[in-house]
Amino acid sequence: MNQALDLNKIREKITELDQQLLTLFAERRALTLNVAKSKAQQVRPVRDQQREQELLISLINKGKALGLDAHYVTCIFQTIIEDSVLNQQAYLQTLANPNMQEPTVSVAFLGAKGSYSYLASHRYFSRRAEKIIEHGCQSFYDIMQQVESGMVDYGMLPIENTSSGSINEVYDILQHTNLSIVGEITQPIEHCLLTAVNSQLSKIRTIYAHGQPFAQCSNFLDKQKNIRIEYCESTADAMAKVYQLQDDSVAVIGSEEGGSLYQLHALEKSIANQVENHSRFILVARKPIDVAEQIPAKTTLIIATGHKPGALVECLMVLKNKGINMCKLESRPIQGRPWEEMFYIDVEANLKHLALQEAITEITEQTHFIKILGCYPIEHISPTNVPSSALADA
Ligand SMILES: O=C(O)C(=O)C[C@]1(C(=O)O)C=C[C@@H](O)C=C1
Repeated sequence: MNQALDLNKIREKITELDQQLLTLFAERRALTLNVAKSKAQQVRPVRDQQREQELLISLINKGKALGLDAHYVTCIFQTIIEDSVLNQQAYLQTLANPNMQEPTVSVAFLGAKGSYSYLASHRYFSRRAEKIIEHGCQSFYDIMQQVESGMVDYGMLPIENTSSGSINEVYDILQHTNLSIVGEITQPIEHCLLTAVNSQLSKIRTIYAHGQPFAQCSNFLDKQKNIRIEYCESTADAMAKVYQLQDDSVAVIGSEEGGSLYQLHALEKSIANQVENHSRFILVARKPIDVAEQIPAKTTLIIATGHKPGALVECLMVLKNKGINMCKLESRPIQGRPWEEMFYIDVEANLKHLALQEAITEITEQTHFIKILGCYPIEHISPTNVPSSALADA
């Protein structure tokens, strides 16, 4: 007969081990900050993918010897390395911009507590500030106004989504502002069906939702019978409503993380049509920033070329000839000038670099309008791949 297993004792041991893991994560983080300091002195890039690959292969092999699955080990350490790179980048940015070292920042974003913009703001500043003063706004225009007027330090704006594309209203607002883009962050959008009290899908009669998540979950909603949809101004409003009702026949579409701020829990997860759903946000401020040499940078430009055949191609050729990679091109109509377009160009280059400065000089000669919206660190860290031979079973 097996000895009776004491669940409480086992859980105590697990809690103890988890605490030790946390202490080790914190110790590792502190060490990588020293790495960043050393890289600041030597002006070496933060990212060293050869080192990452060697580290991952060695950890996978050691993990296999301990009976740990290769994918599990890879996933954990890719997350740890991503955190390390982002933390090092944030640290180097404070060295390059001493005025950014404020412990408290004020941020304007769309919606209230729990909105995706709220989550993006908190995630962005979690490694950059001790305290955030939140300013939930009703519109993108309000956000810009709050920053322009000096009411807040920063504005967080969604600029594109992997399923619904570019957010035109934000692009149009950027044409007319003196604010600079100083950062970016990509936020996973994970729609769930959330309820305030224990319930079952078959009991739900009303779903509160904002138009965007509603459209993004249409396949799931089509399959539900006898359900009424109540449109709300924002996801945060919908969450607040469902919390207030405390009714097992009502639910809301939103993120699990946002819902937890309203004590809501997920009845169904991953209900969006597209599983991989991400929004990219930009952070705007009154003053431009410098991007440290050790960090990959992105610069955003707006140009208007006029009605000359091939004018845009000429500008893009300038970038190509200077070896500058364009990572996004977007066009928007110019208000009051029918059929004329304004082009938004993101390039993977630091504004301090000679190649980009020369390219901008050449492009300026070929355009009748050019504006530099900002230069900022690339926040997206693509994980280093490990060879499939390392992932294969021993
Ligand atoms: O060893 C380094 O150079 C680090 O910056 C540390 C570290 C890591 O966290 O292990 C992070 C980023 C590099 O790409 C490689 C490894």
